[in-house]
Amino acid sequence: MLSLKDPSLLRQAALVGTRWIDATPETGIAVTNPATGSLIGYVPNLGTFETQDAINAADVSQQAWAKRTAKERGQILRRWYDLMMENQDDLGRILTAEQGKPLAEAKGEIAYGASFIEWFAEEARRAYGDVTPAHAPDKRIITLKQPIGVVAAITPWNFPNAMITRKAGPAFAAGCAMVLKPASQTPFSAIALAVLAERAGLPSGLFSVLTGSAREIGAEMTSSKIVQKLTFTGSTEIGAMLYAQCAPTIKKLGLELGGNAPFIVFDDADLDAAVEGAIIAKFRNNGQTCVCANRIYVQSGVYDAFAEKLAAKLASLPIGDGFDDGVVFGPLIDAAAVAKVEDHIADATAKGALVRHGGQRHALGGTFFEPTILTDVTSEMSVATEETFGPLAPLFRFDTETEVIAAANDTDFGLASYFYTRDMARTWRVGEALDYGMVGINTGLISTAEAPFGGVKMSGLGREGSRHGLDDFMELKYLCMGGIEAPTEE
Ligand SMILES: NC(=O)C1=CN([C@@H]2O[C@H](COP(=O)(O)OP(=O)(O)OC[C@H]3O[C@@H](n4cnc5c(N)ncnc54)[C@H](OP(=O)(O)O)[C@@H]3O)[C@@H](O)[C@H]2O)C=CC1
Ligand SMILES: O=C(O)CCCC(=O)O
Repeated sequence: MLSLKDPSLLRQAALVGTRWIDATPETGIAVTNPATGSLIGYVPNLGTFETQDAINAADVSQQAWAKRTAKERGQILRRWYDLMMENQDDLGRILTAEQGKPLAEAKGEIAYGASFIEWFAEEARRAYGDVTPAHAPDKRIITLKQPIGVVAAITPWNFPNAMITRKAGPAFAAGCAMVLKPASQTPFSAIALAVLAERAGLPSGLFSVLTGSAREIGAEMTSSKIVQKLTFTGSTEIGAMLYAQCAPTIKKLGLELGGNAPFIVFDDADLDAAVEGAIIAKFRNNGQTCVCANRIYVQSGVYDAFAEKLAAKLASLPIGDGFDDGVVFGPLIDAAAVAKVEDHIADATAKGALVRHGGQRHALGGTFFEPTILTDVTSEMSVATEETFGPLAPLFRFDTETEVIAAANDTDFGLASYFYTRDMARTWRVGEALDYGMVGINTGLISTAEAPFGGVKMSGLGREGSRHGLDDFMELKYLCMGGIEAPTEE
């Protein structure tokens, strides 16, 4: 059993509107630890009826919530943030147990996740409208921002906390309600958030966490006329399917989907900084992040030196159970994730790539995999076009800026991109030329609550975080005020 300071945070139950439904081993879904395969607990296997209940409760609760002042909503969110930080150790332990990332990284995710609640607690009071110079002397044009209403959210396993708070923070700040379906592999982090939300004073019914059949819950969320917006983070394939399912009811959509991030190292880069950046951009969460570098382009003059430094750095980073001290690489989420990494390595080496570091399942067994570097990688290999979502760094060689920009943009995706250079003019040129929603320049870590996170092309719709993130949960309403004539002379 997972040891926690506050064991009530590991609740084997789902929150459906105003009631908790407990799981039983007979009918529930088992949740296991990817490092050991051991059972953590059960969550209920819910479907259509519970989703309808949750949506109906959200509808009722949202109307009262929207009437509260932004300050009151912000104060409750602030309490939620405080509780997350007070319980950071326990939340981190739950996250490591179900997701596998090292405990230090998991606790970092809790702080990162909480920062969205803190940010939007503050932003709630800044949902300003405006007054526009009117088109006629007797008219006034006023624009208000109002909450969109009931929001449905579907989230992935790779960031079991932060991908929820990045949606829930702006939703609740704006005055919306949220019905959430977390990933089946990592539901306990979501449930712990709901326990703390209740303690923080979030009104009953405003936040539901539904565990169970993704297909049934998703179908009800997307077809409901009460739900006004769907916000989803996950694979492009499921995102596209949900997009289509939302068409008949014309919902707003927020989609954070796959990426195929280029990471470009120019000859003039600070090579040690580029290696540090690549470790973060490529190997954060063991490569299982949609903003992870997927293609590393290194200019010819520094190619060999970069490969050597990267390999030396990787060799120093311990692999193991996320609960062990000092571990940097935990297990991958499941066997399918390992198979995808192996497929990409096999495809690349069959076409001429060389394994410079790693390349094998780790001696620990299970889903542990050695962080891997491939050299002599070319655009004909699968790693050039498909997201690996694992600890595989393929190094492509390039000669000119024009060539590398064309290669970097030659993808259906457009989420994150990165480059390293010390040339100021190139910084602007390349930053503007990369066809991506986000560009990291001389940094491998771009994510923060203050900045707009999101992609272009098949990487999705909308932005999360930043002041723009609140707008995604609000509708603009235009009031046209007529009859404002000058007083008639008496
Ligand atoms: N952009 C990103 O951040 C992420 C990208 N991915 C990419 O996707 C690949 C597959 O990962 P995977 O976890 O399967 O991602 P999915 O897109 O399948 O899962 C993400 C979420 O969608 C839910 N879901 C799955 N099928 C449906 C459905 N028919 N209707 C409604 N909801 C659904 C999942 O539920 P359930 O868990 O119950 O199946 C989960 O909550 C990864 O290897 C990676 O390449 C994955 C995760 C995050
Ligand atoms: O893979 C994802 O969708 C999570 C992105 C993590 C981050 O915010 O950097």
